[in-house]
Amino acid sequence: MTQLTLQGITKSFGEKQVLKGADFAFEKGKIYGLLGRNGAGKTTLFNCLSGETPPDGGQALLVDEAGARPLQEGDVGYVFSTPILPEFLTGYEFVKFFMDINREKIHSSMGIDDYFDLIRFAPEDRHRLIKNYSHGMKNKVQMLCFIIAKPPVILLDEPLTSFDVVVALEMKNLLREMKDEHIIVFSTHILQLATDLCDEIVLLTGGELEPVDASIIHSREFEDRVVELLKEEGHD
Ligand SMILES: Nc1ncnc2c1ncn2[C@@H]1O[C@H](COP(=O)(O)OP(=O)(O)OP(=O)(O)O)[C@@H](O)[C@H]1O
Repeated sequence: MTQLTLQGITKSFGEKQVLKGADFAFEKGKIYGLLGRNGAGKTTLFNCLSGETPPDGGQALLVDEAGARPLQEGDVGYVFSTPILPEFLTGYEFVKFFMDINREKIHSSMGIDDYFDLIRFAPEDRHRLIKNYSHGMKNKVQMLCFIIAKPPVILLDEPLTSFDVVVALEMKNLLREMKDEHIIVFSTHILQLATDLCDEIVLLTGGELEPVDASIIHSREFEDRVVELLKEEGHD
């Protein structure tokens, strides 16, 4: 059983302490929904895990049968809410380039078009410049990178909000297909998406992570309970 274990992650910006000792164990095979109010520190936590901005204290470990080791940048696939891709390439050129530089991580014989087929990317769009892609199309290409390279941990910062209903459903299904092989953590403000897609809900509140009792996730009072918890606990 592979786990991402966070131990006492702290991060401050000047006087403002955003993460105050976040502890949690995320397991492979589950999709976690990370909920928190605006400014709670969700993006900050993802940045600490992805190596984007190192935490001030604490550690993130990947734990499996072989033991525990510090989480490294290459272990994390990070889907930004605003995707960052080389705009001067076509989607096809970018995926080809990505496959070339990650060749040692790829254990599949699938070709570039097979991958595009998998994410239902229209053949005529594959050879257009990324510059002209919609936000949702760029997110899809980013997701494709993780399908190809399979990093153990995938962090998604509010990505599905930019998808139309059809693409959102396709991406939800893709995530469900991918979850057995990954630790997937998903930040969102959309409670329905969280209950729909996630196996576990985690609240980021008062700079710490707290699980929500799984038995209430699909209950009618879920929304009220979450709002209550986020209102009452440590929001300053
Ligand atoms: N580089 C930075 N410099 C200074 N303050 C920062 C920096 N990055 C984030 N912060 C502050 O840290 C706090 C947490 O921000 P963060 O973006 O992590 O929250 P969030 O939970 O992702 O919010 P939202 O739901 O609104 O996206 C905010 O008060 C923000 O102003």
